[in-house]
Amino acid sequence: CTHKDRNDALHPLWQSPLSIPGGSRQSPINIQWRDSVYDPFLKPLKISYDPTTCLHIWNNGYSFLVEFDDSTDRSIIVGGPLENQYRLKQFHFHWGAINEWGSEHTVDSKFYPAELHLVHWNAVVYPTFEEAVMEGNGLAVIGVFLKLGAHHEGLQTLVDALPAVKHKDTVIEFDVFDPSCLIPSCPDYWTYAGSLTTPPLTESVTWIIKKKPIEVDENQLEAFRMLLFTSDGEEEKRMVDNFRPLQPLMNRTVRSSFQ
Ligand SMILES: NS(O)(O)c1ccc(OCc2cn(-c3ccccc3)nn2)cc1
Ligand SMILES: [Zn+2]
Repeated sequence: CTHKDRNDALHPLWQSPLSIPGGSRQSPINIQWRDSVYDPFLKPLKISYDPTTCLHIWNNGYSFLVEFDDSTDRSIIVGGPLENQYRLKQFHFHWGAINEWGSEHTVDSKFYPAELHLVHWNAVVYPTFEEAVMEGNGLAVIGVFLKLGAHHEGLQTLVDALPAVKHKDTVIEFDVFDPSCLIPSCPDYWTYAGSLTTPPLTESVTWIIKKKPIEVDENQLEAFRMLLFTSDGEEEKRMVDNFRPLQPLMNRTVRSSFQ
């Protein structure tokens, strides 16, 4: 069976509609490199994070989220395909049970073992994240692929904290972390109009997918797989394969910032 069947069968997360009825810009998608269109008017993405805005790590039963204080403009991104600056709210990951799959987006139908999402919202136009989630230009998510390779020093500080959030709805304070250490220095990215990949699946995301992956080692990926979907006291279900099946491209073009 394909990973899609595996996905549908495995986890209640996907009993909700796999795509919004009438949805025309759902995520994730396969990025066909040769079909992406170079856009010379795309600006470089400018990332400025204040590491002290980091608050805590939270296992929400889908993934583990590192959440940030988004009450000011101290951690923002601007430029790239974006009309406004967007505030960092949280980052999280999606990963597989084995290294053959795990990412949400694919490149030329290739899966990576995991994918990082840095979630930002348009606080210039909308008063709250919750309102921005419902609007076409409300969110900007940077996607970074993880590939198996060298040990990642910056990720290790995060990995060391994961045993403390093994179960759903556990939280641990995490007060200084600079997520830009998880973003490749290569400026190249693809961008397209898409959606959240978990409920409420709203079509509110400008996706910015970095072309270059970061390298992490086997122990670091295994640490993700030790987390649980389940709460303490429930029958344990390992948190793996928390990625949504690929969605149809429909009438969309993926633009690239590079030739
Ligand atoms: N995987 S992904 O990067 O696409 C991604 C990114 C962010 C997500 O937030 C869901 C969410 C919705 N709300 C919400 C709360 C109250 C009212 C309305 C919405 N809070 N969090 C889901 C998936
Ligand atoms: Zn995500």
